[in-house]
Amino acid sequence: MMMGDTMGTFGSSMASLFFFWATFQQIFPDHLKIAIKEFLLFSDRVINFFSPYIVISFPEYEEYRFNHAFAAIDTYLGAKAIGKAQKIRASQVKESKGLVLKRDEAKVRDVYQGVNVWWEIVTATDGDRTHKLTFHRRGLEIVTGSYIKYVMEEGKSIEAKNKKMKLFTNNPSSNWDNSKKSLWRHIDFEHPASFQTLAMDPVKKEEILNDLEAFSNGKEYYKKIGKAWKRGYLLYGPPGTGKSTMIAAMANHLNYNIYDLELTAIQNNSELRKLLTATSSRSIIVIEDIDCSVDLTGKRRKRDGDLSVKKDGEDQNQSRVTLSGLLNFIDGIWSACGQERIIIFTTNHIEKLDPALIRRGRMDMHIELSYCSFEAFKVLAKNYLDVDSHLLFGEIESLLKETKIAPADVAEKLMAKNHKVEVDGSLKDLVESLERRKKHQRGHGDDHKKKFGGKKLKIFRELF
Ligand SMILES: Nc1ncnc2c1ncn2[C@@H]1O[C@H](COP(=O)(O)OP(=O)(O)OP(=O)(O)O)[C@@H](O)[C@H]1O
Ligand SMILES: [Mg+2]
Repeated sequence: MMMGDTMGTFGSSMASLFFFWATFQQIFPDHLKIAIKEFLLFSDRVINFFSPYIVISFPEYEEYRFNHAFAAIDTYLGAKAIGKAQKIRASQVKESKGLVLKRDEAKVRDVYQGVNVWWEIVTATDGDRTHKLTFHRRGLEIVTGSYIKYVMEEGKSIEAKNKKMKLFTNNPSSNWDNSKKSLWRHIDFEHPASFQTLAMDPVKKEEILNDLEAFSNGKEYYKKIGKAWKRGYLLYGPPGTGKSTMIAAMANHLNYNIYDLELTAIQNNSELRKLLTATSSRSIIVIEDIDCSVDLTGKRRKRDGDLSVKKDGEDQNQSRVTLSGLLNFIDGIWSACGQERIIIFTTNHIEKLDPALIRRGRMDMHIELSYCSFEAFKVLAKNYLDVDSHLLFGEIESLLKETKIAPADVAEKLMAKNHKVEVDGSLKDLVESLERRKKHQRGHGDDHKKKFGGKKLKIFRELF
């Protein structure tokens, strides 16, 4: 058939259709039109009843409230098979790190445990959007039993990964009003620390990383053993050995927010409780220098074997957050409010802490950050000077064995002067500084032991 013939036939068919529609509008009265419409709707239901396909809808808004399931599906579908998509939409959201890439296609096919499903986004005339999920009746059990849950969890975890991390600090209670928001103030957390650049014994580092991984993937495990999904770490060691740096590296590794809890700004245990219940899931709660924050040691009294709370009026000048309040927070109410939290205490003086505070089970892992070893030095040399070996490495190794120097002090020697990396000069500087320290430490043999606990510290290490 010729092209012209085809066009002719098409044109006459369209003309007949318009004619039919005009006649229909004129002849049929309104009530008949409604009856026909209803019949069509009914037949639609009949077809649906016999159709082997099921459709589930997830509207964007339900009863004027945003439906979080819609957002999770959106993120899941957006991230899914981005490589295969032909159209990609990039956007930058305020709360998000960098650009967020999404598939910009209305229909997406997905396969889950052998079941084919189709997602389609439908926009109503009022602009409201709905995700429609279509699948064969055969897959009903898998889709409703686990697929939808899987999509939600994946979506939420992608959302969490894309989210910018935050560093929260508690406001003094005099600034609190009735909103939860007034308890903590926050800034974006953009610390560059990572485990890769953390200078410490590689075996210990690996152990900590494995522990963190096991924790963050441990949802089912914690549920099974009936324990709250939380973990406590005690970081101890002299100043400048990387305790705060490690907290930043942990937050970056897990993509958790940090709540830096300043105990001295808290009046009493009930304020402490309020603050903690206002923290979100997937976060690290930090109390730095716990020995200095509040006098938690020695002052507690045993009453019927219980850790008693200080009487009102006692220690008026000090913060009235007590040891028992803090212990309650770690294992009592704490367990009931929220999931996936890490609590970290840091101290320079582990021997000053009350054993009740740091016993196993409360603080699951005790991590000592110590003076710079040769292994740790090599990490710093790589970070700061980008060298794996050097003639002076041998000398530095033997000097480090005999000298106590914090990684922070080594880092300072290796840091580029005026942004110019000078390998030989920096290493020579370090050698000289180590030699000076060696002499000085020989002269004051026991000073450092006295400063950092000496015997007590050793006994403590043997205990754990
Ligand atoms: N183990 C380390 N690995 C890499 N850098 C380190 C390490 N320790 C210290 N530094 C460097 O020294 C600086 C100070 O370290 P950091 O604040 O982590 O010490 P700290 O143990 O928290 O000290 P303090 O007990 O005084 O709080 C950091 O900014 C970091 O650059
Ligand atoms: Mg610190």
